[in-house]
Amino acid sequence: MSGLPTEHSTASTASPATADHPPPQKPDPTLESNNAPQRGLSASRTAAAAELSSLKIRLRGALRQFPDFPSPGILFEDILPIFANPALHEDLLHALELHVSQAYEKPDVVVGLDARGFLFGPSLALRLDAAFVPVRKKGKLPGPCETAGFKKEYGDDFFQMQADAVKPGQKVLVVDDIIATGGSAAAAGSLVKKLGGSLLGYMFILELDFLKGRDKLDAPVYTLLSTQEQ
Ligand SMILES: O=P(O)(O)OC[C@H]1O[C@H](OP(=O)(O)OP(=O)(O)O)[C@H](O)[C@@H]1O
Ligand SMILES: Nc1ncnc2[nH]cnc12
Repeated sequence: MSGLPTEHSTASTASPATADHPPPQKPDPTLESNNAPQRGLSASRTAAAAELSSLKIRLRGALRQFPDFPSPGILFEDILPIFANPALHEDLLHALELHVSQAYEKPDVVVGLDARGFLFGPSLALRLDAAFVPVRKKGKLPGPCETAGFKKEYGDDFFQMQADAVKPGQKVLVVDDIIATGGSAAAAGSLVKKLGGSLLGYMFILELDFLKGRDKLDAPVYTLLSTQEQ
């Protein structure tokens, strides 16, 4: 990866090593020139973090809330305005891609959850040069399938994946728009594991953190926005 410190093999010199003149295998860290790779790496991380926070502010501004939908007592978080605006759509994909490149190994497969995980899962997969595989509600996929039942914030359901959709050992990132109770994502993760996939983690646009859904997940969880942010 560019910016990472590289190992230099240097021929030994005649002069003995001292505190002021460390051996060539261990360059003096106080010298500006020897710190350049690390400085480059941390500068690029700082730049990525700054870019990510301004993307998050724009994305958060687009979200809408609808009380009592789809049932009384549920405050529905509507992410669709992001997709209605090409600039915000681009911001979203860029933010998710930035995070994956900083935090995860490159996935072989992006798994998106029915139905709102299909809004950005395939585009993200394409950007990451990964396969896209859907997790669908029961009865929608042809051929042999694995099935997992789950409870979510407003009801029970079943998810399915085609049995050959993930090959054993493939590195998988699971994505969805929202994590609420975590029931949907946990069921998707269990299906990936049943197929032999190696779960890199989960990524969501928005987390309803008061529901503590991430406690149900046993791989790293990243959410772009959370309900407790200012
Ligand atoms: O964390 P949980 O409590 O499981 O809830 C989160 C899930 O609920 C929503 O999907 P929904 O089942 O409403 O389906 P849809 O995407 O088809 O609207 C949302 O898109 C997540 O998939
Ligand atoms: N409150 C909520 N708003 C939008 N989607 C959801 N999925 C589960 N809970 C939700």
